[in-house]
Amino acid sequence: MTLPLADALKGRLIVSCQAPPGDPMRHTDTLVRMTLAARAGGAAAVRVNDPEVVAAAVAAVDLPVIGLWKDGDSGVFITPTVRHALALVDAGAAVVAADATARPRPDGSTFADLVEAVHEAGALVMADVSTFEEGREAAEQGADLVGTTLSGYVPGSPVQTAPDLALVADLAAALTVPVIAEGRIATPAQAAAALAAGAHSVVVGTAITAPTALTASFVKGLDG
Ligand SMILES: CC(=O)N[C@H](C=O)[C@@H](O)[C@H](O)[C@H](O)COP(=O)(O)O
Repeated sequence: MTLPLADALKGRLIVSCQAPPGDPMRHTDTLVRMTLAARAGGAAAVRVNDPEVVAAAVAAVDLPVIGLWKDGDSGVFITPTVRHALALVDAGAAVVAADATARPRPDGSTFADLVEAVHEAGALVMADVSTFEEGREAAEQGADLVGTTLSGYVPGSPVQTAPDLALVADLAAALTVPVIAEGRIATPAQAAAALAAGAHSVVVGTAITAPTALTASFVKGLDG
Protein backbone atom coordinates (compact mmCIF):
# COMPACT_ATOMS: atom_id res chain seq x y z
CA MET A 1 0.00 0.00 0.00
CA THR A 2 1.25 3.48 -0.79
CA LEU A 3 0.36 6.07 1.81
CA PRO A 4 -0.77 9.47 0.47
CA LEU A 5 1.52 11.07 3.02
CA ALA A 6 4.47 9.08 1.73
CA ASP A 7 3.70 10.33 -1.77
CA ALA A 8 3.69 13.91 -0.51
CA LEU A 9 7.09 13.44 1.13
CA LYS A 10 8.84 11.66 -1.73
CA GLY A 11 12.14 13.28 -2.65
CA ARG A 12 11.46 16.21 -0.37
CA LEU A 13 12.74 17.98 2.72
CA ILE A 14 11.33 17.70 6.24
CA VAL A 15 12.52 20.38 8.64
CA SER A 16 12.98 19.51 12.31
CA CYS A 17 11.98 22.58 14.34
CA GLN A 18 13.21 21.83 17.85
CA ALA A 19 15.22 23.51 20.58
CA PRO A 20 16.90 21.78 23.52
CA PRO A 21 15.96 22.47 27.15
CA GLY A 22 17.33 25.85 28.26
CA ASP A 23 17.78 27.17 24.72
CA PRO A 24 16.34 30.65 24.11
CA MET A 25 14.53 29.29 21.03
CA ARG A 26 12.56 26.81 23.16
CA HIS A 27 9.43 28.88 23.04
CA THR A 28 6.24 27.67 21.43
CA ASP A 29 5.53 30.72 19.26
CA THR A 30 9.16 30.85 18.15
CA LEU A 31 9.13 27.18 17.18
CA VAL A 32 5.87 27.68 15.29
CA ARG A 33 7.50 30.57 13.41
CA MET A 34 10.27 28.14 12.43
CA THR A 35 7.67 25.78 10.97
CA LEU A 36 6.18 28.67 8.97
CA ALA A 37 9.65 29.59 7.70
CA ALA A 38 10.20 25.95 6.73
CA ARG A 39 6.98 25.97 4.77
CA ALA A 40 7.85 29.26 3.08
CA GLY A 41 11.17 27.74 2.04
CA GLY A 42 9.52 24.71 0.45
CA ALA A 43 9.59 22.00 3.10
CA ALA A 44 7.13 19.14 2.71
CA ALA A 45 6.62 18.51 6.44
CA VAL A 46 7.93 19.54 9.84
CA ARG A 47 9.12 17.52 12.80
CA VAL A 48 8.20 19.04 16.16
CA ASN A 49 8.78 18.13 19.81
CA ASP A 50 6.19 18.27 22.61
CA PRO A 51 2.40 18.03 22.39
CA GLU A 52 1.93 21.75 23.11
CA VAL A 53 4.18 22.73 20.20
CA VAL A 54 2.63 20.07 17.97
CA ALA A 55 -0.86 21.46 18.62
CA ALA A 56 0.29 25.02 17.93
CA ALA A 57 2.08 23.98 14.74
CA VAL A 58 -0.90 21.97 13.50
CA ALA A 59 -3.08 25.06 13.98
CA ALA A 60 -0.64 27.39 12.24
CA VAL A 61 1.07 25.60 9.38
CA ASP A 62 -0.46 23.90 6.39
CA LEU A 63 1.94 20.95 6.40
CA PRO A 64 1.92 17.46 7.88
CA VAL A 65 3.36 17.55 11.39
CA ILE A 66 5.57 14.70 12.59
CA GLY A 67 5.30 14.87 16.36
CA LEU A 68 7.62 13.49 18.99
CA TRP A 69 7.79 13.95 22.74
CA LYS A 70 11.23 13.91 24.28
CA ASP A 71 10.92 13.01 27.95
CA GLY A 72 14.22 12.60 29.80
CA ASP A 73 17.69 12.36 28.35
CA SER A 74 18.83 8.77 28.74
CA GLY A 75 17.64 5.39 27.53
CA VAL A 76 14.45 5.52 25.48
CA PHE A 77 13.31 9.15 25.63
CA ILE A 78 11.86 9.99 22.22
CA THR A 79 8.15 9.23 22.67
CA PRO A 80 9.00 6.51 25.17
CA THR A 81 5.51 5.21 26.04
CA VAL A 82 2.09 4.62 24.54
CA ARG A 83 0.80 7.51 26.69
CA HIS A 84 3.27 9.92 25.10
CA ALA A 85 2.37 8.68 21.62
CA LEU A 86 -1.37 9.10 22.11
CA ALA A 87 -0.89 12.62 23.49
CA LEU A 88 0.80 13.52 20.20
CA VAL A 89 -2.09 12.07 18.19
CA ASP A 90 -4.51 14.08 20.37
CA ALA A 91 -2.43 17.18 19.58
CA GLY A 92 -2.98 16.57 15.87
CA ALA A 93 0.26 14.92 14.73
CA ALA A 94 -0.17 13.16 11.40
CA VAL A 95 2.83 10.99 12.23
CA VAL A 96 4.18 10.01 15.64
CA ALA A 97 7.95 9.61 15.72
CA ALA A 98 9.17 7.22 18.40
CA ASP A 99 12.36 5.49 19.49
CA ALA A 100 12.34 1.99 18.03
CA THR A 101 15.73 0.89 19.32
CA ALA A 102 16.13 -2.45 21.03
CA ARG A 103 16.11 -1.01 24.55
CA PRO A 104 13.56 -1.40 27.35
CA ARG A 105 10.80 1.19 27.42
CA PRO A 106 9.90 2.87 30.72
CA ASP A 107 6.29 1.60 30.76
CA GLY A 108 7.29 -1.98 29.90
CA SER A 109 5.49 -1.72 26.56
CA THR A 110 6.95 -2.68 23.20
CA PHE A 111 7.37 -0.63 20.04
CA ALA A 112 4.69 -2.87 18.49
CA ASP A 113 2.25 -1.80 21.26
CA LEU A 114 2.91 1.83 20.37
CA VAL A 115 2.36 1.19 16.66
CA GLU A 116 -0.92 -0.56 17.35
CA ALA A 117 -2.19 2.24 19.61
CA VAL A 118 -1.20 5.01 17.18
CA HIS A 119 -2.76 3.21 14.23
CA GLU A 120 -5.97 2.67 16.18
CA ALA A 121 -5.99 6.40 16.95
CA GLY A 122 -5.68 7.18 13.23
CA ALA A 123 -2.09 8.36 12.81
CA LEU A 124 1.10 6.93 11.32
CA VAL A 125 4.37 5.96 13.01
CA MET A 126 7.93 6.93 12.14
CA ALA A 127 10.44 4.57 13.77
CA ASP A 128 13.61 6.33 14.93
CA VAL A 129 16.34 3.68 14.71
CA SER A 130 20.09 3.41 15.14
CA THR A 131 20.92 0.19 13.28
CA PHE A 132 19.83 -1.88 10.29
CA GLU A 133 18.39 -4.63 12.50
CA GLU A 134 16.26 -2.15 14.44
CA GLY A 135 14.95 -0.72 11.18
CA ARG A 136 14.06 -4.15 9.85
CA GLU A 137 12.27 -5.07 13.07
CA ALA A 138 10.44 -1.75 13.25
CA ALA A 139 9.11 -2.27 9.73
CA GLU A 140 8.02 -5.80 10.66
CA GLN A 141 6.23 -4.37 13.69
CA GLY A 142 4.23 -2.03 11.47
CA ALA A 143 6.17 1.23 11.32
CA ASP A 144 5.02 3.32 8.38
CA LEU A 145 8.32 5.17 7.99
CA VAL A 146 11.79 4.28 9.24
CA GLY A 147 14.28 7.02 10.05
CA THR A 148 18.01 6.84 10.74
CA THR A 149 17.55 9.44 13.50
CA LEU A 150 19.37 7.60 16.27
CA SER A 151 22.43 6.31 14.45
CA GLY A 152 25.43 7.64 16.33
CA TYR A 153 23.48 8.30 19.50
CA VAL A 154 22.96 4.76 20.79
CA PRO A 155 25.70 2.28 21.76
CA GLY A 156 26.15 -0.17 18.91
CA SER A 157 25.83 2.41 16.14
CA PRO A 158 28.82 4.21 14.62
CA VAL A 159 29.71 7.60 16.13
CA GLN A 160 30.58 9.93 13.27
CA THR A 161 30.25 13.58 12.27
CA ALA A 162 28.76 12.77 8.86
CA PRO A 163 25.26 11.42 8.18
CA ASP A 164 24.98 7.61 8.26
CA LEU A 165 24.37 7.18 4.54
CA ALA A 166 25.48 3.55 4.67
CA LEU A 167 22.57 2.83 7.01
CA VAL A 168 20.22 4.77 4.72
CA ALA A 169 21.37 2.69 1.74
CA ASP A 170 21.15 -0.64 3.56
CA LEU A 171 17.65 0.06 4.90
CA ALA A 172 16.40 1.44 1.59
CA ALA A 173 17.59 -1.69 -0.20
CA ALA A 174 15.89 -4.02 2.27
CA LEU A 175 12.62 -2.36 3.31
CA THR A 176 9.40 -1.70 1.46
CA VAL A 177 8.43 1.17 3.76
CA PRO A 178 9.95 4.62 3.09
CA VAL A 179 13.34 5.24 4.69
CA ILE A 180 13.91 8.74 6.00
CA ALA A 181 17.48 10.04 6.28
CA GLU A 182 17.90 11.98 9.51
CA GLY A 183 20.84 13.02 11.62
CA ARG A 184 23.78 15.36 10.98
CA ILE A 185 22.72 16.33 7.47
CA ALA A 186 24.44 19.71 7.35
CA THR A 187 24.49 20.79 3.69
CA PRO A 188 22.25 20.67 0.60
CA ALA A 189 24.84 18.37 -1.00
CA GLN A 190 24.54 15.91 1.90
CA ALA A 191 20.74 16.05 1.61
CA ALA A 192 20.98 15.23 -2.10
CA ALA A 193 23.45 12.42 -1.32
CA ALA A 194 20.95 10.95 1.12
CA LEU A 195 18.30 10.81 -1.60
CA ALA A 196 20.85 9.27 -3.98
CA ALA A 197 21.57 6.63 -1.32
CA GLY A 198 17.90 5.64 -1.41
CA ALA A 199 16.22 7.88 1.14
CA HIS A 200 12.59 8.66 0.50
CA SER A 201 12.88 12.04 2.26
CA VAL A 202 15.46 13.94 4.23
CA VAL A 203 15.09 15.50 7.69
CA VAL A 204 17.31 18.47 8.52
CA GLY A 205 17.27 20.07 11.96
CA THR A 206 20.35 21.77 13.39
CA ALA A 207 21.64 23.14 10.07
CA ILE A 208 18.38 25.06 9.57
CA THR A 209 16.74 25.69 12.93
CA ALA A 210 19.40 25.85 15.65
CA PRO A 211 21.04 29.30 15.83
CA THR A 212 22.59 28.63 19.23
CA ALA A 213 24.41 25.50 18.04
CA LEU A 214 25.35 27.13 14.73
CA THR A 215 26.74 30.21 16.49
CA ALA A 216 28.77 27.97 18.79
CA SER A 217 30.23 26.12 15.81
CA PHE A 218 31.41 29.40 14.25
CA VAL A 219 32.82 30.60 17.58
CA LYS A 220 34.70 27.30 17.89
CA GLY A 221 36.02 27.79 14.36
CA LEU A 222 37.42 31.19 15.28
CA ASP A 223 39.08 29.72 18.36
CA GLY A 224 41.18 27.74 15.90
C1 LIG B 1 19.42 12.18 18.35
C2 LIG B 1 18.23 13.06 18.60
O1 LIG B 1 17.82 13.21 19.73
N1 LIG B 1 17.68 13.62 17.50
C3 LIG B 1 16.56 14.51 17.63
C4 LIG B 1 15.37 13.92 17.07
O2 LIG B 1 14.32 14.43 16.92
C5 LIG B 1 16.85 15.94 17.25
O3 LIG B 1 17.56 16.49 18.32
C6 LIG B 1 17.66 16.19 15.96
O4 LIG B 1 17.89 17.58 15.87
C7 LIG B 1 16.97 15.70 14.72
O5 LIG B 1 17.06 14.31 14.66
C8 LIG B 1 17.56 16.25 13.41
O6 LIG B 1 18.91 15.94 13.33
P1 LIG B 1 20.00 17.08 13.02
O7 LIG B 1 19.75 18.20 14.01
O8 LIG B 1 21.32 16.43 13.19
O9 LIG B 1 19.76 17.54 11.61
